Parts: sequence; C-alpha cells; structure tokens
Amino acid sequence: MEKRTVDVAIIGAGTAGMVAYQRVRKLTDKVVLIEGGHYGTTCARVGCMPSKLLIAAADNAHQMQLGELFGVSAGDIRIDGKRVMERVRSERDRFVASVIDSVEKFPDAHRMEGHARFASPNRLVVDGNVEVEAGRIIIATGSRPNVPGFLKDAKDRLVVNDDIFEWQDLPDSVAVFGPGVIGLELGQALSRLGVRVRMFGVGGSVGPIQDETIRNYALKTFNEEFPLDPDSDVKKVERVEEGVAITFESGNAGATTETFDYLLAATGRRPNVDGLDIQNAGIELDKKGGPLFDPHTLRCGQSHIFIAGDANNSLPLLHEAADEGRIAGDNAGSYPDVRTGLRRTPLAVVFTDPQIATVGLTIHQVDERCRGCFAVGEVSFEDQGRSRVIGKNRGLLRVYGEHGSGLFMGAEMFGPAAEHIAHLLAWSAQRRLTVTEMLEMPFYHPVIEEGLRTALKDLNRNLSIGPAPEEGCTDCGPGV
Ligand SMILES: Cc1cc2nc3c(=O)[nH]c(=O)nc-3n(C[C@H](O)[C@H](O)[C@H](O)COP(=O)(O)OP(=O)(O)OC[C@H]3O[C@@H](n4cnc5c(N)ncnc54)[C@H](O)[C@@H]3O)c2cc1C
Ligand SMILES: NC(=O)c1ccc[n+]([C@@H]2O[C@H](COP(=O)([O-])OP(=O)(O)OC[C@H]3O[C@@H](n4cnc5c(N)ncnc54)[C@H](O)[C@@H]3O)[C@@H](O)[C@H]2O)c1
Repeated sequence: MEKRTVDVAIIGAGTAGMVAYQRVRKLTDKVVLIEGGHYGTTCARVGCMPSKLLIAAADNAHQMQLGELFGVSAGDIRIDGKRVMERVRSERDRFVASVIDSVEKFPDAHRMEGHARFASPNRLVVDGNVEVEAGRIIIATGSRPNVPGFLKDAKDRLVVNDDIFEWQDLPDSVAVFGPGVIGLELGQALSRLGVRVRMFGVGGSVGPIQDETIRNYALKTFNEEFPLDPDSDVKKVERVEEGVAITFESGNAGATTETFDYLLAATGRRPNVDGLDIQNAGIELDKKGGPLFDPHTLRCGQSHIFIAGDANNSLPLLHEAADEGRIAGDNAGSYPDVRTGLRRTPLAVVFTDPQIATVGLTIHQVDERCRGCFAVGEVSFEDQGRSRVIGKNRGLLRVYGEHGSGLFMGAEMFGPAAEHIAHLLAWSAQRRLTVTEMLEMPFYHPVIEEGLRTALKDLNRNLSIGPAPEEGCTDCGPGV
C-alpha cells in the first residue's frame, strides 16, 4: 500500500474542507485534501445555487401574473420547462466550474481523490490503496438526503434534490414529502412553474419556524397556493403505471388516492460520518454515532480530530460551514494550540415567497434564557406602506426582547424582503443592541424597514420602555 505522512489531512473538499485547507496551508505545507466524490461542493452542485436558480425562474413567472394587480398585462404567460431547466443547469455549471477552478489551483501534492476511512486515530486509508498518516485530521464530509423506507415504494419515481436539477423538462405533478427548508423552496418553485404540487409533513412543523403565530400565518399562506398538510396521515405509496399513487387521509373526504409523476423526498439530511469507520477514530460518539465536539473549537473531545460543516449535524448552512472550516483549519494547523473561534449570531433565510427568516434565539430559547421575562413586538405587512405599493403585503414579523435590560434577543419573520431585514436584525443582535438603540438608527421612507421599526416600537412598549406607538404616526409617512 502506498504511504504518505502529513501534518493535517482533511476529508471532504466541500465548502468546509476547502476553507479549512486554505487556513491550514498558511501554517504547513504538509497537508492533504481528500475528496471521495466530485469536486464542486454541495452548495454549487445540488444545493444553494441550483435551488435559487429554479426559484428565480418561478419568481419571474409569479411576478408576471402579479402584473394584473398593477393593470400591466403580460398576455398569455408560457412556461417553457425545457428552457427553465436549461438555464438552471447552465448557470449551475458556471458556479461549479468556478469552484473546480479554485481546487485545480491547489498543488497536486495537496490533493487526493478517493474515499477515506479511519484505520486508527492517526491513520486514514483512501480507496483501500493509500495510507495517510496524519498528525491532525479534519472531518468535513458533508451530508446527504435521508429518505424514510416507505418512500422507496415510489421506486424509480422517487427523487431527491440532486435529481431535480438534472431534469430536462418540468413534470406535470410532484408530491413533496417534508415541508422543511428544501421541500418548501423547491415545492413552491415547482408549483409557481405550473407543476401540480401536494406537500406532506409529519409532526406539524413548517420550515424552521418555531413561533406558532408565524407558523400558522405561513401555513395558511402556502395553502392558498398548493395543499400542504404539515401533519399528514399517509397510508400508502405505490408505483403505478402513470407514476406514484399516494393514499392519504384527507379531512372529511377520508382516504384519498392521488397520482403524481414524481415523489420528492425532502425529509431531512444525514451527516456523512457513517462511511468513515469512525469507531476506529478513538473519539467519543453520541447516540446516533456522530462525534461529540466543541462548537467553538470544532475539536472532538481532547483529540487531534476536528469536525466542520454539515458533517457535525449542528448548523447545516453554507456560511456556518465556511466559519467552521476556518476555525477547524486554524486549530488543526496550530495544534496543540487550540483556540475558540468566532461564532456569529444565528441567521437563516428560506427563499420562499414570502421569505422566512430566523435570527438570534428562537422564542422558546428566549423564554428559557430570560426565565419568562421577555416581551414580543409584532408587525403585520398587510397594511405596511412599501409592501402594499409593490404588491407584496403578506406576512408577519415578531421580535423578542428581554425585560429589564431591553436587549434585542431574536426574531422570526415570514414576509417581504426578509433576507434583508434578517441581516439588520442579526447585526443588531451580534452587537448586543437594545431595542431603544435599534430605534435610534435611521429609517428611510417609504421602505419595508419601516415595518421593522413598527415592530420594534411595539416591542419597546411591551417591554415598558417606550411609549405606545401613535396611531397614524406623525414622524413617519403613511402605511408604516
Ligand atoms: C437543496 C439545498 C439547498 C440549500 N440551500 C442553501 C442556502 O440557500 N443557503 C445556505 O446557507 N445553505 C444551503 N444549503 C446547505 C448548504 O449547501 C450546506 O450547508 C453546505 O453546502 C455544507 O458544506 P460542507 O462543506 O459541510 O459539505 P459538502 O459541500 O457536501 O462537502 C462534503 C464533501 O465531502 C466529500 N466526502 C464525503 N465523505 C467522504 C469520504 N469518506 N472521503 C472523502 N470525501 C468524502 C463529499 O463528496 C463532498 O464533496 C442547501 C442545501 C441543499 C441540499
Ligand atoms: N435557504 C437555506 O438556507 C437552505 C435551503 C435548503 C436547505 N438548507 C439546509 O439544509 C438542511 C436540510 O433541509 P431539509 O429540508 O432536508 O431538512 P429539514 O429538517 O429542514 O426538513 C425536513 C422536513 O421533513 C419532515 N419529515 C421528516 N420525515 C418525514 C416523513 N416521513 N414524511 C413527511 N415529512 C417528513 C420534517 O418534519 C421536516 O419538516 C436544512 O436544515 C438547512 O439547514 C438551507
């Protein structure tokens, strides 16, 4: 067996692995980045980017229909599924190519292709024919779709996110299992592109939403576009001649069978640690077999092994994978000098329409942290000036603050421009601003951020800090 000795071995050349590599490389030249699949990252290949490309097509179709509201008619709107999918793939390929370009700039000696497994705490075997002896190891192996067994009865009509982006044309109908982040984004986009969609969930959750008031609003809104049962009772999934027949309980109608071209499983993701022979790594594992690790150093116990990105199943988001790759890379490079790295305020955005955003602590975490001493401020966007002007007046924002300190703690939003409002809120939370300090910031008119101001004023009043918001506020224009 061929043998190599390095200071640091990184398993997985996704976002976390590539960022880790760049950090390690500043500290040692004896590093190897091992990739068992394709270069290009999950984000660019089958994740963030192609999903946003499909959503962009759907947004355009929807915006054209919205034209009627303004007296602007686009005539008959035609959706050419082949061209939609062609653009998704060609733009996706550009993103993937630019990642591959970066990888190819890494010296050959630093790159190895093959599937790595632990033979011992310091030894990896790659594809069974290369042995890598490493002083430190970073696990950055990402995650993959987790498909419950009964969905496999859909046989060749069962698809996951990876498959959708390879479609040459749009199908007529898709049953989406899992109204989580992927299911909502892809399901709504397909629906807006003319595909018949029905969504099935379990347990009642809608995306990452924790605040019941926002959840109920979002659920009602999505149901105006396509049927979404967040706690469905599915009796049977069967591959039939025309596609997949799904039998489910449907309210008063009782057991109902509906047939779809495809079944999309968007039922969560599982970390790629099960194929690593992790039992040979000499680290402590949790009940599910995932390594126990410190989220501030990414170190597994007191070992020389670090775990970053989706592989650690903690915050499966792109910017978190990059941050974790940076921290793990710095620490593996400078080991045994292991330091706490910068973790940022939690921030997540779901690119539905309206968008969903979560910032800082959830309402349940705020309740626990403040021992019940917190207040909520709220704004509806239904009558918010700018939102009405642009015909995007749907949604709610709820902001949470601590009694006494007046600190802003977190927020959830389902509404227009949530991706932007969420950044203002996350930056405020990270700077540990009080609600009063946030209200001292400038707000232009007429903008959606005026809705944020209304929610913050409501919160300050409920914290017994500010006055009650004035009816028809005089320092701001109409419809704030
Ligand atoms: C449909 C979809 C949409 C998404 N949209 C967003 C979004 O809008 N915003 C956002 O923030 N996040 C989004 N995400 C999440 C984001 O894509 C991930 O959090 C991020 O890509 C994880 O990066 P990573 O480096 O941990 O893993 P990856 O990029 O998956 O890298 C892991 C690498 O490890 C390799 N590997 C695995 N096992 C081995 C082994 N044993 N040996 C060698 N190599 C191995 C894999 O082949 C892979 O290349 C989305 C995800 C999906 C699926
Ligand atoms: N915009 C973004 O940032 C973005 C977009 C896509 C994905 N992601 C990341 O990828 C992760 C994975 O996304 P995901 O949507 O696969 O997972 P998820 O955990 O968000 O959602 C999974 C959903 O499937 C449901 N479910 C589980 N078993 C089911 C069953 N048998 N039948 C019906 N429903 C079932 C769950 O209740 C949940 O609602 C997300 O947590 C997120 O971090 C982020």
